[in-house]
Amino acid sequence: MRRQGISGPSPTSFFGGNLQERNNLRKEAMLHDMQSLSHDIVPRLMPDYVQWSQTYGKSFVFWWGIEPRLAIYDLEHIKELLSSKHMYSLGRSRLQQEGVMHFIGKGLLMANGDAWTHQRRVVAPAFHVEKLKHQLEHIVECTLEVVKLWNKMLCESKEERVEIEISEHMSQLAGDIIAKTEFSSSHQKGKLIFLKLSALQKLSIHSSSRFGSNLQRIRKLKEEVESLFMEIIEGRRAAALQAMAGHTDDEDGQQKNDYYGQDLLGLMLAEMEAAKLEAAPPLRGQRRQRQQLGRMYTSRQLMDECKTFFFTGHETTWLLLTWTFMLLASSPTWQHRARQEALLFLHQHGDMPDFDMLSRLKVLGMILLESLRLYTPATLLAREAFSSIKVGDLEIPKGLSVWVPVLAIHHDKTIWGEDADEFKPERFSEGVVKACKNPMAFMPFSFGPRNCVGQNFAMMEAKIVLCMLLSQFTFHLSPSYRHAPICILTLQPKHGVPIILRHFRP
Ligand code: HEM
Repeated sequence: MRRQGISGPSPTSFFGGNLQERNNLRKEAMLHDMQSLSHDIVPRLMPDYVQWSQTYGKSFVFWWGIEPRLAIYDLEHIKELLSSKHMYSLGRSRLQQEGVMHFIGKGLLMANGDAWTHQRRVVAPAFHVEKLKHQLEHIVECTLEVVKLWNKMLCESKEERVEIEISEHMSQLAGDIIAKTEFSSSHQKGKLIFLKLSALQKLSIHSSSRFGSNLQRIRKLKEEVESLFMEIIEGRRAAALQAMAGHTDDEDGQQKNDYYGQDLLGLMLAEMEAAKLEAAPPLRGQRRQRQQLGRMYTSRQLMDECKTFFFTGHETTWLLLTWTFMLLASSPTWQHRARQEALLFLHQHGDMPDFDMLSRLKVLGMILLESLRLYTPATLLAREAFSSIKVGDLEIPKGLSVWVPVLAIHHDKTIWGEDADEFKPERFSEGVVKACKNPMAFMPFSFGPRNCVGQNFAMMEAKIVLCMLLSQFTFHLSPSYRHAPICILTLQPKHGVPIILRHFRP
């Protein structure tokens, strides 16, 4: 890379590379809460990136233990890198996959090559617009439970106000929504899975940095999570078999696989059954060939996918909602504008959100984009080169990991202007294209074929939840709020977001 004019910090130890220096910088930057409610969070969350980019330029190489990583910043390079051109030459590294092996396994997020292509093809239809329309009522139903709970809390309060920790409420709501919409799970079972999966996530993160301590606890939790999913899967199978009894294929135009349901779980189960049929008679050569092509859909794959979607569908949306409430609670003007729009929207649609009209929620749309820019849940994108590739004029050798610092790009003043660290939803008033110098600089959902498969679902969910809650309640940041964003896989508020909640009185 030096020959191409790209350098970087020298590794300080043979096995540790630059990890010690990076960890020290991060520890120091995050030692204290932020002094004020500033959105200038890159120096706090990526101090290593800030320091090294000032010394070596915005693209540089550093050592993650024994793994070399290239921080890449040029937007044209990033565009090409994430495009379909390099789809099969880049993917998740072994290190990335091992870190989450017990937690989400080789579900879509961690899959590579042909297996990824197959898995994506199976799940993508669950997120088509027509399917999303049917999910709306479930999202409304789950949000109404929150409305009910908050009404009760306010009724019981003598002061007509209560303090709530909104990140906890949004976390439960997002978990409830994904359980209901994609798995038709009951509230109770969804909650239990979500609690155990969160514990598994925390243990997995810890143990990857402690060389496998906690392994027994991890295995036990994994078994518990999987047996809860198994109950849901078996329940769905039994219901499908019952519905199939007495029917033949094509009766009323219905195929056997339709009986499994049209949500994510239904699509995956149907694929697994189809793969089983295809695999019979089990001609060994064919089976191996199919496996190599990634066309088998095993129960292991189904389980990993269930965990993957429970995790991805919950983690990021919860954070989008939490940070958006933090921003609105500290900006009365934008909260007022968003509420006016929500009230008008609900008034026009008999107090129920309407799918086709969601795109007309312009103010809410701008606020969500600005929230995703400032507090993007996924702060970086990482890929490993499986073969040597050329990206523009840049040669990336086989084995090099590439690292896109999304958060730093979202806050770059040369791209977004001097007010890059301010909350200004109006910058999106004419869409992403006009909001900055290069629309590629906005990538909360990534780009290209491996972009976020659930992005439309997430935006729909966020708009409905905000619309319903803003129309009934007001939100003010509690004086006890401590501004301390941290990164634990995703960008989170270290001490939560305490909010003073009141009924909205027009
Ligand atoms: C605000 C909400 C969300 C954000 C900001 C977000 C962000 C992202 C990003 C940046 C990626 C690419 C990761 C990478 O390439 O390294 C991604 C992938 C993914 N997301 Fe999301 N996501 C959100 C919501 C969701 C939801 C609601 C679901 C599912 C219900 C979901 C499922 C996935 C999956 C399965 C992938 C892997 C896609 C693939 O590799 O083909 N996400 N997401």
